[in-house]
Amino acid sequence: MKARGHQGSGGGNRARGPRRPTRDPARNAAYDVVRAVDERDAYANLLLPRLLRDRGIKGRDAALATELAYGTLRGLGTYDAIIEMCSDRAPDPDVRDALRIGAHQLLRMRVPPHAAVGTTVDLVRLRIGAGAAKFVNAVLRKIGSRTLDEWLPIVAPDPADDPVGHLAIAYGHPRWIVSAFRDALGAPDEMPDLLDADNARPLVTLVARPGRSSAEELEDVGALPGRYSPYAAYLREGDPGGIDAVAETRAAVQDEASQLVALALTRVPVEGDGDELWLDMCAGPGGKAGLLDAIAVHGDLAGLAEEARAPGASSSGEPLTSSRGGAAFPGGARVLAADVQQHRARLVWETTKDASVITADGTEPAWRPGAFDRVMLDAPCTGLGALRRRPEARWRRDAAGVAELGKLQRRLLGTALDAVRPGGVVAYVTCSPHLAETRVVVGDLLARRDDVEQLDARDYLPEVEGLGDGPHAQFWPHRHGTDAMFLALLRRKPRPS
Ligand SMILES: C[S@@+](CC[C@H](N)C(=O)[O-])C[C@H]1O[C@@H](n2cnc3c(N)ncnc32)[C@H](O)[C@@H]1O
Repeated sequence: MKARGHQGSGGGNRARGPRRPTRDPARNAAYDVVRAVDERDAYANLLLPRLLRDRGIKGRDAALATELAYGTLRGLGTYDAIIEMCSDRAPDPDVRDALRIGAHQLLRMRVPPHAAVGTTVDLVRLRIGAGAAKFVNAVLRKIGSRTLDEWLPIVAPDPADDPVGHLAIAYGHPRWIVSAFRDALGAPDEMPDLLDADNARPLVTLVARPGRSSAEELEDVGALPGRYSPYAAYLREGDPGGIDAVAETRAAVQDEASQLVALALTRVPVEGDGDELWLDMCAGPGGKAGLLDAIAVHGDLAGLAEEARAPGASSSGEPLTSSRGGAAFPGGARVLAADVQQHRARLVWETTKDASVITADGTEPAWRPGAFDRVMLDAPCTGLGALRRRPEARWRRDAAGVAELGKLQRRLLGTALDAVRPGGVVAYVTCSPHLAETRVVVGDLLARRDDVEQLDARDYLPEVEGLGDGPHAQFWPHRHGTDAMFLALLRRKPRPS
């Protein structure tokens, strides 16, 4: 803390002296988080909960601190453009972070303007100094003189001339990301909904691993049923770690699209003999491996139950390849899970029960070619599909990273296809909709190899609409309430008999 600011020195009539600035725990916590993200690349979603716990900030104050910190970080691009317009000089970084928090309250929260300005000025007076407080007061008053809708035509390009530039400022996303989303979505009219969904905090989604827990067990402790996955449940509030099934790794936190891409892989009928050994090649920290491990051993229990109930189900309970796409896996397989990073492989080991876990580089396989019946390749990627989970992430990525990752993704997809036997199937998954990480990687591979065919992934997810024109499946936050996860299903062509 650089200065205490003026507090009215003793002796005078306090009622007539300058008002004593008040220390507001929620706003101070939000400011500390925004500063730490800006100054030392901290992760807001790790720092904030720790800070709230250490300072005993709970209830409404905790909710306010969270909205202030996360909302400010998401909207940085918009707020910086408006702050620049209202300042006669570039503010120091500590002052700029306070201005960003003030701007968020003025432009996107229902905080009355006098409170948004007053509390931010108090914070700056206490944490930085009286001079900075005066500057912040003047800038925030200018910002508060217009609504966000009134500011946008002033600070953002005209949507008719530059639709991407306009969306970038209006919805607080870097321009290159807006451009990548627009190319992948192919429906410009939906862009505002997509970017809005990307700015909203996602619900905590749980997975009940079959044979170990059930969606009903999670609903019994207050979770809501999932929309698509029979193993999903949404947590309305509270700490997932406080749920027994989660603490015992019978259930876990997992986005619903992550569950569905794993489920889709298990539904594809493999051709030829045997379906006993599956590989999760980039498994850390183990979300998909945890579900695959449970289905491999116990079967897709919800799918099997549905098939048994389906009209025309055979009296023997034989699985049907019915309208639900593929057949529910009956169980009796094993998973090998690998990750190149030892600490991430350890996390996989901690969250799975029956899988074998190794530290291994997927580009230099530690397994013999054709050893597996099914392979999950959840490739390292930019993570552009999960921006809503990490509020600052969008400002830390850059387009240059996409090309580097593309080389690794191509190599891994090649070795994933070598690892699966003829007739077996590979799921290529990214938590990014960026075309260079998704369709282009798959297209390049198909152009290089004539022993591979692409299946229509949507056929194995018939319960989900709006996955695109195929043959891959692309989830979207605004359509499905999930991360923007991509799935391509590739089969090694069976050897001619
Ligand atoms: C998108 S994450 C996987 C997430 C995981 N499947 C889940 O559902 O929890 C990608 C993983 O790939 C791992 N990875 C990166 N390069 C790899 C390589 N050459 N071989 C194996 N794993 C690799 C990373 O360490 C990271 O854990």
